Formats: sequence, structure tokens, C-alpha cells
Amino acid sequence: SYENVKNINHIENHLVDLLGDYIKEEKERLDTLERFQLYVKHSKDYTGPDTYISYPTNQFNVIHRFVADWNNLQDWTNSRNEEISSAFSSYSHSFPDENDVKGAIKAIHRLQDIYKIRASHLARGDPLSSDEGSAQGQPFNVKALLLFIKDAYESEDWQKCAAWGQQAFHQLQTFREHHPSSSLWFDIADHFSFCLYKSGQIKHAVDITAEILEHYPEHERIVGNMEYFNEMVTKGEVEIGESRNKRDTISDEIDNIDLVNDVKEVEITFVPKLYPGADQTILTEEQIDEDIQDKGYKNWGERMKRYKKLCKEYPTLTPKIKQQIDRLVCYYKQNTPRSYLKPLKVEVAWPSPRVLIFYDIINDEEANILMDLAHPRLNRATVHNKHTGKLESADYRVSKTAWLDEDLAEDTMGIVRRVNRRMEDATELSHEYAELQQVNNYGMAGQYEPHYDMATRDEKAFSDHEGGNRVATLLFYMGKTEAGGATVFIDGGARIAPVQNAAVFWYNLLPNGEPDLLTRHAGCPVLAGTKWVMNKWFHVNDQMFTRPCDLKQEKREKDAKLYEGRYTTN
Ligand SMILES: O=C(O)CCC(=O)C(=O)O
Ligand SMILES: [Fe+2]
Repeated sequence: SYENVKNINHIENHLVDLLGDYIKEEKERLDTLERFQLYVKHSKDYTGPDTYISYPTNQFNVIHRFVADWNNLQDWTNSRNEEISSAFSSYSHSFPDENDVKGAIKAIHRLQDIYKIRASHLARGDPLSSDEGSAQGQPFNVKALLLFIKDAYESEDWQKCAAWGQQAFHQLQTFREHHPSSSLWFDIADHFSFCLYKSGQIKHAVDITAEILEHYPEHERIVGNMEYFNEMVTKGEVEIGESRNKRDTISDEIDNIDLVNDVKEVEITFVPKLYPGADQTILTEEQIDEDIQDKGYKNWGERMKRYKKLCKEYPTLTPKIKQQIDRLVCYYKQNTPRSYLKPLKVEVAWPSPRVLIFYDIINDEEANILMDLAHPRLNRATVHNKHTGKLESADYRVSKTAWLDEDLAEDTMGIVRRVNRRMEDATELSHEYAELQQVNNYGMAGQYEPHYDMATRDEKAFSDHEGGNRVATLLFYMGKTEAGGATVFIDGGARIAPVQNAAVFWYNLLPNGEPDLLTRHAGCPVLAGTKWVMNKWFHVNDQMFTRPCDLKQEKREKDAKLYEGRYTTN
């Protein structure tokens, strides 16, 4: 009947409207997806697929995208496309998780601290602080910026928190993607104003709080904050956290701190749970106590300060060192039939401790083979626990390690053995008790904090090693480290920037067998590019003919030859 047709006509009208809504929604979703797809693709194409992850900001973005975007996308696309969903299920075990994001945030903060990079540069994807407008990748989005704010907030680094807050707030205002009604907007503004207050920038805190109140006039806590801040301003007094005296008065000077010029070094006047500056080194209370007893708390702080300074810049030279440096030499070394064919290029790079550099001691092909051999064998790096003598992993050594044996089946060209022989030519030390080649690949902002390679007097490491203590280190640089990653000798003041295919050499023990305490060294965080190093540790036993003991600490004939380049090519 007509009534029936009329009825189903109604139904169809309703359905066609619903379908319209659905299509609109799907289109919006697809638009968002397309924007995401193009954004990721273009940013990688722009930097170049290989160079993209050379930069820590891009590394962060990749890791963050998995947790913030790809995970959600997985749910949405799963029922729609078989190819994507099977790809997701086969890859999902290697997806980064929240912990990886946390590690990546710490890594960015480490670079910010050590290399004094402004939050504004990092936020726009420009860790190398190049000229305005030329970044090495895409900026951090506001969701990511909030994570940096929160991390700085949790470690009570108010200056840093305010600096990141400034970046996030600036983006919110510029792009207006997130409406003030969103919880993201609120979260950022809320943290930002609090960190401004804590870092002594109270007038700015009042401005931001006023802006929050425009959108959330009834918010009790914010209303309370505003009253409190205003009271502080009228009284002309402010309590700004643990880092300043309570009675510090607010002056225009404090208020005018240029936020974009962030990251100022704030003097630490309270006792932190972690060592100052070593915020990535999560030590147990017990370990901290031990270090305080062993070496004195102040020393550690001083050590970290020197480490950071040397990582960033070449040391200022005292007249004495300058005089010694003027006498340093470079020479070709031809001491064996092998090195007659291809002389070793040697530079005496630092006087005290004596550090030598052997240039082009390996070539690209050999380095690639060594890295390829190491790759499947990489494990999280370990360090000697100085009390038990056992090996364990620690956060102050952020890299992965593999040990290379001379008789690896895959090493068809015998590179490991050949390089071992060349090491003997270079160092003139016996390889008898040397350890296997130890290859290290540093991770994001990877570093190795100040340490000794040898056991110092009261440590247990190597006490039952048949070769005895580590007499010398030969450290190879492989891969291309574009910025950062220097090897620094914090007590001797040396800073060696990694040179691809070169190796640095130094004696850890004095001629009388005692540890040379000037050899404390560190690997600075990698700022751009990749850093691979390979260690060869020679042991003291079996060096009686190569570097005989000497009760006097003067350099003997053998050492002098190395240091002064007295290799004649008669
Ligand atoms: O990476 C560096 O520059 C130093 C590495 C180091 O000291 C070590 O592996 O023992
Ligand atoms: Fe070392």
C-alpha cells in the first residue's frame, strides 16, 4: 500500500542522512590519516631516509609516534585492511613502549644539559642549533612537548620546565589546533604557570594563570593560585623552590629572564637524591653512600661538571700544558714489515696523560665488516661492580656491546685477526692476554660517564684474570659521529673528537704497575650521527719484553719512542 511505501521512504530518508554523517566522519578520519601519512613520509624524504635518524630529535619523534599514533592506528585499521593488520601483528613485538619514550626524553634532556641546547631549538627539530629556519627534522608536537614539561617538572628543574612550557604554549597559540577547552591545553598551561612561578618568573605566571581563568573561571585550584601569586607580587616577595633563598625579592631582573634563552645553570643548594648533573644515573641509596664514603660527594659533582664542560668545548690551556702541547709530534711509524708497506700515521694528541691517535688504522671496509659481525651479537653493555668484581648493566653506560673472537665463521676474510696483528704493530704490546675486541654501539644520546678502564688499587676486577690488570687501551672509532661523542679525560683535560677509522691509545698503568689516575675518561653523549667504538684492552702480564716494569715512573726507552716518534726509516 501507499502507506507502506511512505513508511519505507521515511526509513530511507533517515538512513541516507546517517550514511551522509558516516561518510563525513570517515572522510575526516581518512583526511587525518592522510595528513599523518604525508607528514611522516615528507619529513623523512626531506631529510633523506638514511640521515633522518642521525638526529636525536627525529629519533625521539619516531619512538613517540609509535606510542602516540601507530598504536591507535593499529586499532582503527585492523578490521579494514588485511595487509595492514597482518603487518601490525608481525611487527608489534618490536614496537617501542612508554619506557622507550621515557628513555628518549631523558636522552634529549641529557643533550640539553651537556651541550646547552635551547628548548626552542630542540622543539623545532634543530638539535645542531643551525640558523633560523633550517632544522634537521620536524618539530615536536604539543603532545610530545607536554612530556618534556612533565619530566622536567618531576625532576623539579623549574627553569627547564618553564622553557619547555614556553615552547608548548607558543605552539598552542600559533596553531590553535587544541582548543583551550581540551585537557591537553589545560595540562600545558597549568604546568607552565606553576614552573614559571617556581623559577621566579611570577609576573609571567600571573599572566598565564589569568589566561587559564578566562577559560576555567570556576577552577578552585587555579583561583587559589591566582590569589596566592597576586599576594606575592604585592608583597614583592616570592618563595621560589629549593634553589633560592626564601627572602629573595622579586625584581624586574628576575621577571625579565628571557625564557627562550632558557637552560641556565642553577646552583644546587639542596642535597639531591641523585648526583647533580647525573640525572640519568639512577643509583640506589646504598651505591650513593658508598661513593660518598669512597671518594667524597663533592668530587663526584666536580667530576660531572668537568665532564660536561669538556664534552662541550676544548679546554682552556694553562701555560704549562700549552708549552707541552707545542712540543707534541706527528709521525709515520714503520717498525714491522707490515707497517713498511703501509706506514702507521701517529699523532701524539695530549701530553698528560699521554694519548696517541693512530689515523686510518682500519679502512671503511674493515670497519663495516667489524660492525656487521658485531651487530647480531650486541647486548646491553655491562660494567664491573667494583665490590663484587662481577659484570652488570648500569644506566651510566648507555650502549650495546659485542665481543669478537678471531675464529668467527662469518669472518671469511679474517678481519678480526688481521686487525689484531695491526694493533700489535701500533702499540708494540703483546696480545697474549689481551681481551677480545669489544665493539660498542651507542644509543640515543649514548654516553659512558667518567670511569677507569683498569682496576684501581682496592677493586676486585681482574684480580683473578691471568693477564692481570689492563695495562693499556686502544679505542677505535667506527661509524660517522657528526656531532658530540668526544672521548674526554676529565682529570688530564684532554678532549678527543672521534675521527672515523682512527684509534686512540693510552697506558692505564704507570711503568711501575700502579694505576695512572690521570686516565679517568668518558664517552660524551652522541649529538648527531652514530657512534661505534671498539676497545682492545691489553693486560699487564706478558709485557715483560714489550714494556718492562720500572720502579721509577719516568718514561722508558719504549714509551719515549712512542711519545716522541723516534722511529727511523733507515
Ligand atoms: O666512547 C668513548 O669515547 C669511550 C669508551 C670507553 O671509554 C670504553 O668503552 O671504555
Ligand atoms: Fe673506557
